[in-house]
Amino acid sequence: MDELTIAMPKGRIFEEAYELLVKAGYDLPKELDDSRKLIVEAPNERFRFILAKPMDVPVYVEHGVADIGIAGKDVMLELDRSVHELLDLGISRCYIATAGLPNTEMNPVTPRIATKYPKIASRFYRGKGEQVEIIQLNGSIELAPMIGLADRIVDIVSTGKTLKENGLVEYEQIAEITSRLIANPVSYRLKQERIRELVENLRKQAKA
Ligand SMILES: Nc1ncnc2c1ncn2[C@@H]1O[C@H](COP(=O)(O)OP(=O)(O)OP(=O)(O)O)[C@@H](O)[C@H]1O
Ligand SMILES: O=P(O)(O)OC[C@H]1O[C@H](OP(=O)(O)OP(=O)(O)O)[C@H](O)[C@@H]1O
Repeated sequence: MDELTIAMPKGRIFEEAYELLVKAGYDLPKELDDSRKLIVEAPNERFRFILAKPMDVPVYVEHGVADIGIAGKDVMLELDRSVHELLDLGISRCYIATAGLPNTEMNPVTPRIATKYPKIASRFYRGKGEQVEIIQLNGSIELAPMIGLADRIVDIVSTGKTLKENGLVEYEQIAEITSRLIANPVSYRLKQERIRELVENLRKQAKA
């Protein structure tokens, strides 16, 4: 039986993804959940896990050093990598929206948009025929309109708590986001049987 290398995102998706695999019946070692190791073997399943930053998961999968990975749809939309999207796992549900200070118009000349997702933001405003300047930030995006760096942000909203507590409002919804199971196209061909079995087992547990 072929070994499968699976790229798991560290951070907030990890717990739900781990739980899904356990519910699907896989016997995973405790150290996957509670150690600082970046490569963890699950010998009973012939799985090898690599623990990566969420934005890097499709990179490992595209290059074939991981056969399979779990990545947010936001990351997939932003990176546009050559990987197969096999299954919507229904976990880490949130959406991408534009937001800003309430009752404000965007700068009529070149509005500034702060975001961690420059490609998603550019595509969205281009689609509306609006020319904007994108300012890329790496986190705490909500700060940008509050401090006068940007007219709008393009960012993840889940509960809406961060927007609310910072006096911002949502303007437009751009995309629904959940985490996806992705595969390297060559691995998918060569290890088809194992990968299909994994997809079927996860499909039964994936959140509607
Ligand atoms: N508020 C949220 N609620 C639910 N899912 C979210 C939320 N924010 C992000 N996500 C999902 O989780 C992924 C990011 O996870 P996480 O925040 O752990 O990583 P990160 O953005 O690299 O953060 P950091 O740089 O702080 O480690 C996103 O790709 C998205 O799919
Ligand atoms: O609607 P909410 O439930 O409040 O969640 C939305 C927040 O969660 C994410 O930030 P994260 O916690 O990853 O921190 P970051 O600012 O460092 O990206 C996102 O960028 C929003 O700021």
